[in-house]
Amino acid sequence: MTIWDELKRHQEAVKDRAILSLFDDARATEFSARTASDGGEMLLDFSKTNIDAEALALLLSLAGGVEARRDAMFSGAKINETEGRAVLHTALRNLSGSVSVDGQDVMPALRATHARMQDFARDVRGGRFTGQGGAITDVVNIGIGGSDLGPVMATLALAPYHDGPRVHYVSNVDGAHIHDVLKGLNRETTLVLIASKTFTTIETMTNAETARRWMAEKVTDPAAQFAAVSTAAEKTAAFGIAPERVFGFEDWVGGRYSMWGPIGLAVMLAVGPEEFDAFLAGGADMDAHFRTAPLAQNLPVLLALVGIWHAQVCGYTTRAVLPYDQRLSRLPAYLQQLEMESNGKRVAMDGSDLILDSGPVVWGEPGTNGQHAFYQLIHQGTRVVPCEFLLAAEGHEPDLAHQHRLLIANCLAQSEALLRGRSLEVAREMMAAKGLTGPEQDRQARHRVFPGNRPSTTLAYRKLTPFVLGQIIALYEHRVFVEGVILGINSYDQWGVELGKELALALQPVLEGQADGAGKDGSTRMLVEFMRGR
Ligand SMILES: O=P(O)(O)OC[C@H]1O[C@H](O)[C@H](O)[C@@H](O)[C@@H]1O
Repeated sequence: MTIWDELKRHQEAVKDRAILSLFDDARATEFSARTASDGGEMLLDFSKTNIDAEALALLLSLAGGVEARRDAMFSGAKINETEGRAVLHTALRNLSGSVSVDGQDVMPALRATHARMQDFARDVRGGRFTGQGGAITDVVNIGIGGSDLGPVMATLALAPYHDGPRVHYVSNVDGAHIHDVLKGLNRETTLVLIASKTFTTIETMTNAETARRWMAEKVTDPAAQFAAVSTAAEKTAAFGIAPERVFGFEDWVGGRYSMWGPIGLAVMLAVGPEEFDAFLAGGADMDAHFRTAPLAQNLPVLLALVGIWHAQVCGYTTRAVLPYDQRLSRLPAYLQQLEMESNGKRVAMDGSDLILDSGPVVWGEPGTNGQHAFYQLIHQGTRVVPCEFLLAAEGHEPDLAHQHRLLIANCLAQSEALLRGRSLEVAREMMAAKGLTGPEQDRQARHRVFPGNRPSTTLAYRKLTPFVLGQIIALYEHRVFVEGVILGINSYDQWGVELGKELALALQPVLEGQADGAGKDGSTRMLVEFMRGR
């Protein structure tokens, strides 16, 4: 019997057991783990799941290969086998470290680029780098996917630390996006960052051209107010961006893992180099924890095992990320790329079909907002949705501490409600207290039953500082890595995004009437005709 078979057998045996019945005096401590760093203690509580000692032991035995693979990743080995690349985003946040790729020390170049970013950020923030009309008031970051979601998420998350120019983001090829962002900005005091690992992404290149035309309407030397972040120096030069404003990185940084380096420039411009370094330090702190903590107390490993238990063992197809932290409102979108682009694969590293389900669908919204929208389904729908709550002990608004307590109460109440539920008996008593009797009492009571026994985890931290944000993001990155290793897949390629891009290119001439859609299916032909107003 494989470990997977054993897990499945165990899950079958315990699936109707009440999670609540597992709680003795020790469970909360035994089924949780903490990091003990100076910058910020974190607590991962997974006791409100159906994982018991036997399940945890089996899950931990799945993680047997993780340590060797982890060490290979940190050492610069080419673990992204389908692209023949190392996976070294961790080097971007450990600038005092040392690591080589193909026998070459990669750190001097990383440190030099980091120092150039800092100088540039200080010059922009200090008014030494100006636009044609004076000090830079606004920065527009043009990028998509990994060149957008991380910086957007972090910019929102770190709002209390903003003391630089306003930072805006344009990603969608829909002209409405760039139109609405540029509207009202002063061309003469705006800096445009073109962020693209490849510098070929059609959305970004199209928006970059639009921004250049917009800038040229008022600014005599538009290229002087552009900077670029990319691995493709020759392409940034061809676009006309001077090399001193190009911040390069290597292809061993995956797009969705790239916000720690130059792709984070917009964040650095907003919060300053010191706070950005605190963010890096938080990431490095989680790296150190991941590398040294025993598997049974290792937050990324445990979070991954809980994920595997719910998705691959219990068969729950989605996972909700519910930050009770308004400033993490874009964390679910960021994690959708991080988790689904990394682990949404159907074959194993060797090309054989995956024997298990791939990673789950990830979705979510901040609490308490979601409570008034989709929590109905989470509590009473027929499908089980494992929930991942994130919660800070403190906010940044001391005068609104009472609101923060209300936020905490709501978050804890939701995981408690999911755990406990409400029985038919209690619901009947409630209806009886309202004066209902007989079949009507029963009918009304049934609508008010909560099955409970619905799993959740809570990641608790003291306060959403730059350091803690770094810890959280690195925690999720490593969680994705561990799940990928256990599933046997390559978490670092994304071939699944290619086909749509190819077909979009082929459809453009059809939409413009320069090619016919003869080879297309009937549905696509009909939609093309509709779009062309026929
Ligand atoms: O940074 P870029 O090269 O412009 O790529 C932007 C994004 O587009 C691609 O299609 C990939 O799906 C993403 O992983 C990537 O982050």
